[in-house]
Amino acid sequence: MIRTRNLTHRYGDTVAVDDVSLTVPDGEFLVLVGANGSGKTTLVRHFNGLLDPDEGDVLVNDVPVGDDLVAARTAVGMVFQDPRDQLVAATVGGDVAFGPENLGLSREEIDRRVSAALAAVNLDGRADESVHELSGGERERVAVAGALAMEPDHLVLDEPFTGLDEPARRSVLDRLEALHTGGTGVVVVTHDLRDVVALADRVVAMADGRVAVDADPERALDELAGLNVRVPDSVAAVCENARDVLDPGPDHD
Ligand SMILES: Nc1ncnc2c1ncn2[C@@H]1O[C@H](COP(=O)(O)OP(=O)(O)OP(=O)(O)O)[C@@H](O)[C@H]1O
Repeated sequence: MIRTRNLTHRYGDTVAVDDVSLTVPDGEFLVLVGANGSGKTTLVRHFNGLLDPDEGDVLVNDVPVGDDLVAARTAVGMVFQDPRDQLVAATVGGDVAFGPENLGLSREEIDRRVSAALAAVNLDGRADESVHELSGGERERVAVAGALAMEPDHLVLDEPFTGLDEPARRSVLDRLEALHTGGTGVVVVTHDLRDVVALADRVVAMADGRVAVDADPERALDELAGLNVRVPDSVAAVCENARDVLDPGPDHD
C-alpha cells in the first residue's frame, strides 16, 4: 500500500503538490489524470523516494519511504515518460537484470526473474537482442519488464503511451491488464483517459497540485465533466471519448 499524508512539494515558489493525502491499496488499478503541470509526475516521484517531501510524509507498506529506500523501490516500480532514458544495458536481458542484480540476488533467481518479466511483456526469447535495435513500443516493454523483475507490489507508469503507435499502445495496455489481473497494483499517469479508463478501478484527477476528483471511472467522468472551476482542459477534452470506451453503444461490439 502507498499512502501520502498531507504531502506538499515545492520547487522554489511553485507549489507542485499541495497537501495531498492519497492511499493506493495493493492491487488497485489507478489512473492519475490532469493537465500539464498539475503535479502528477511530482506526486508519483514521491511514491518511491525519488523526491523528499517539503511537508507531510509518504508511507509504503506502512514504512516511511525515507526510512527504507530499498524497500520502497522494491515495492514500487517506476517506468518514466521516455523509456529510452531508462535503459541502462546494451542487451534486453542485461537491462532487465540490472535491478535484480542490485538487490544482490543469486544468479538463478535473477535469471528466473528476467525470464518471467520478459514473458510478461511478450518478449520471451529476446534477451540477447540489442536495446538499440528495438522499436519505441518494444523499448517501453523492456522498461516495464525491468520494473517487473523487481517483483513490485505496484507498477507506476508515467505517460506510458507517449510516442507509441496504436498496436504498441494496445500491446502495453494488454500487458497492464494481465498484470492487474495477476494482482499487481498499477498506477498510470496520463493526460489522456482514452483506453486506459476501461481498465481503471479508480480515477484521480489533479488540478493545481491538489486532488480535484477521486472516484470510480463512471463517477469520475461525471465529476470531471461537471467541474466548472479550473477544469484540467486536456481531461475535459477527452471525457466524451473516454465515455465511449466505457460504453461503446449498440453500434460497437
Ligand atoms: N524540476 C523542476 N523544477 C522546477 N519546477 C518544476 C520541476 N518539475 C516540475 N516543476 C513544476 O511543478 C509543477 C508540477 O509539474 P509536474 O511535472 O509534477 O506536473 P505534471 O502534471 O506531471 O505535468 P506534465 O503532464 O506536463 O508532465 C509545474 O508547475 C512544473 O512547471
